[in-house]
Amino acid sequence: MASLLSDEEIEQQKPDDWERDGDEIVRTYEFDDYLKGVAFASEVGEVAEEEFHHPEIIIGYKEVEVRLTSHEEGGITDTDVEMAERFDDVR
Ligand SMILES: C[C@H](O)[C@H](O)[C@H]1CNC2=NC(N)=NC(=O)C2=N1
Repeated sequence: MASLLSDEEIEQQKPDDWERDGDEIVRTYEFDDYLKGVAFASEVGEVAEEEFHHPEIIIGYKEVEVRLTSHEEGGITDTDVEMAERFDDVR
C-alpha cells in the first residue's frame, strides 16, 4: 500500500502539465477531433486496468480530463504520479 505524499512532495513530483485539485491530480488533454479523444481515453483505460489503478476519465468535445487519486489511501500517492507519467506517454 503506497503512502500519502505531502503537499510539498505532490508539488515536486507531479508531472509538469498536471495540477493538484484537493485529493486528486488532474490534467486536461486537448485533441483535434472528438474521436481522437475517445481513442485516447480507451488507451488510458487499458493502462489503468493493466496497473489496476483507475482514474476518473471525462470525455468532452476535443478534450479529455483525467483525474487520479488513491482511493484506498484517501489521497495522492506515488502511484498516482507514476500513472500520470504513463498516461502522458500514451498521449
Ligand atoms: C478494491 C480497490 O478498489 C482496488 O484494489 C483498486 C482498484 N483501482 C483503484 N484505483 C484507484 N485510483 N485507487 C484505488 O485505491 C484503487 N484500488
